[in-house]
Amino acid sequence: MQTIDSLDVKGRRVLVRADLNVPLDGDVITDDGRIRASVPTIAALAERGARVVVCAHLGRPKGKVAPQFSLTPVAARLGELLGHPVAFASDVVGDSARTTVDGLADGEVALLENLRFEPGEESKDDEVRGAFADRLAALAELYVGDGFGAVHRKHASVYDVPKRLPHAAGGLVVAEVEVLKKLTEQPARPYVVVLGGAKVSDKLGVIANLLGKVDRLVVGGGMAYTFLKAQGHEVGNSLLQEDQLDQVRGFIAEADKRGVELVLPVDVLAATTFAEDAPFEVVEATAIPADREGLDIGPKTRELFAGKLADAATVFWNGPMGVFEFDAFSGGTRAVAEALIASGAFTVVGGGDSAAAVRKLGLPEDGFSHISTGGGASLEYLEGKTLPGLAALED
Ligand SMILES: Nc1ncnc2c1ncn2[C@@H]1O[C@H](COP(=O)(O)OP(=O)(O)OP(=O)(O)O)[C@@H](O)[C@H]1O
Ligand SMILES: O=C(O)[C@H](O)COP(=O)(O)O
Repeated sequence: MQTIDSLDVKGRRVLVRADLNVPLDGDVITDDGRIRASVPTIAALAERGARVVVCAHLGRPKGKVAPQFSLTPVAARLGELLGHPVAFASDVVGDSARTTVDGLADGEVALLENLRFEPGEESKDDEVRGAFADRLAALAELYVGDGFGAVHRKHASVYDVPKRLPHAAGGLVVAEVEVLKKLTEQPARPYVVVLGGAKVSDKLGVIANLLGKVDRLVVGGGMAYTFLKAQGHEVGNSLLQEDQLDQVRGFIAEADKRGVELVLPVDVLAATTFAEDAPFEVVEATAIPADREGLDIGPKTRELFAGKLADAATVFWNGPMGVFEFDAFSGGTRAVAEALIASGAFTVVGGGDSAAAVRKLGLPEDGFSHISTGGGASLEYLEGKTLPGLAALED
């Protein structure tokens, strides 16, 4: 991959695809880690006299304009972190985008509105995606791919635009790939992967490949209930991917066949509703009452998981163990994070919310070998898959 050093950017419009998908509470950014991680590349281009046009997605508005997914608060925060105001276009490739980009002087930065307001961005139809990519590419003369958290998506801004413009990888993408590569090339063993979080359907898909690479797979968070159900247990109202139960039964059998130790929760905090102050009780993972949902791993599970991390030499962790945004259900995530720190292993934490959890819980970021901005992206990288956004940058 070419780096931004190879581009002559002075006086030229450079489209930077960043991952600015940050957690929001209303219009308040609750963790700005991904914005901070994107600043060095944007600042370096601006300092070299580029007219920087940043594009990014926020949430999953599915091709429609939805004000709660506007990047407006992100533009303000990006400006604060850069120390210069960021011009904000109220659309992606329309009049506002063109006027905003035309108004940029050398060294100035603009941010376009949420890419996913446009149906072309995520379309599975190559022509529809391509037509949108043409319009996006027309805004700039050069392209820099720096949204590591989205490189696993075959989306217009990630995959198609670099085919239309001279391109390079941004510093964040280069740094992320360098660390994750170490995990794919002879990781020190035991190699343990810990999975949690809520993007169950996306992330179940990575398990088949990971089973051929890891020694132990620890599953908590919203991921665990599909496993428990697949084993025949009732999970009440817990997060469940009903249509993937057969697939998960296959993983359980495959793990057994390959001698990969699969570790699941033995107890959970079962709450009456999904709320900060919901009444809850600790129940066996095999006996979750029908009217309750598991919002965190229980005390016995925290101890069990910590034990499974103590002898690890390499750990990759993606996905919180519970709804850490609610204090009452953050203990499991804290326990796993602390066990990683205590392990002395080469530890990589991946994912927007996983990294946000580490910071929210006040844990030292330097307690981990690397905190990746990508969750799904880093998991797919570890599977050994060709990621569309990286392949496009290599071409
Ligand atoms: N038991 C649970 N029930 C419901 N939600 C859960 C549960 N455990 C964790 N979560 C939620 O999972 C979310 C994070 O999951 P997610 O898969 O998005 O992880 P991530 O680190 O952000 O990865 P990515 O970067 O791929 O988005 C958090 O918002 C958390 O509240
Ligand atoms: O949060 C993430 O993992 C990235 O920003 C990608 O988001 P997505 O899973 O909605 O494509």
